[in-house]
Amino acid sequence: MKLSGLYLVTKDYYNRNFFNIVEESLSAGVNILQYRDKTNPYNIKIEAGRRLKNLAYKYNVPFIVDDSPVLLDILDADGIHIGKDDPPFEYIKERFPGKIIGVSTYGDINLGIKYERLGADYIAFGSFFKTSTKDDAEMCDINILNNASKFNIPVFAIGGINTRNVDELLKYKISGIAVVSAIFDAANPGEATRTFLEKLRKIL
Ligand SMILES: Cc1ncc(COP(=O)(O)OP(=O)(O)O)c(N)n1
Ligand SMILES: Cc1nc(C(=O)O)sc1CCOP(=O)(O)O
Ligand SMILES: [Mg+2]
Repeated sequence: MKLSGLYLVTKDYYNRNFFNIVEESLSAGVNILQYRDKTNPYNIKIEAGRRLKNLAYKYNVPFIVDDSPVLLDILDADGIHIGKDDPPFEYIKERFPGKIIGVSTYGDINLGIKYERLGADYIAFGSFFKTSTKDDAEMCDINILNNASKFNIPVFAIGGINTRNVDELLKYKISGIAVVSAIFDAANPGEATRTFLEKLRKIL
């Protein structure tokens, strides 16, 4: 499974247009899809997750869930993304062999080194720019990405990334970028996706 390029992380499911945006981005070539939903109850998350998984498979894109091993299990997703408030890496690694495990490493290089050693499939540093999507996101210094090339697993950047500031990140040896609102709030999500991919093609 390709773990590089443009990583679409969803907003919380809200209505059927949610799926239209995701499919526009998938058909424009987004490389990875993650379902991130902090507010809906499990019954809604399972239903929305099933539809997202089907869309991801239609476009042959890895499907990742955020936070929840229960959702990983019920949806039989390709993987999970976890952070500091989520179930322990070791538990998920042991309980779900073969699944992709991505880890938030915020602005902490040593956290990245720790999880690479533990067997993470990718790590994500951020937030590099101001974001309205994650209330408790902490800003981190872009210079941390000078260390990206030291990792043997994919390194993603996340947080407030848009088509205007992404070039600042592409100066570093990152494997890809993860975005929410730059695609979900775009007038034309497909066009925004293509713009990101065009810029990423120059470095990947
Ligand atoms: C690729 C990627 N990076 C970071 C996150 C953040 O996840 P979230 O659950 O909002 O916060 P943490 O639990 O990681 O602190 C993500 N979902 N995906
Ligand atoms: C989900 C997430 N994680 C972050 C981190 O810093 O770990 S920032 C963030 C929100 C990203 O959304 P947008 O692209 O709309 O800024
Ligand atoms: Mg989390």
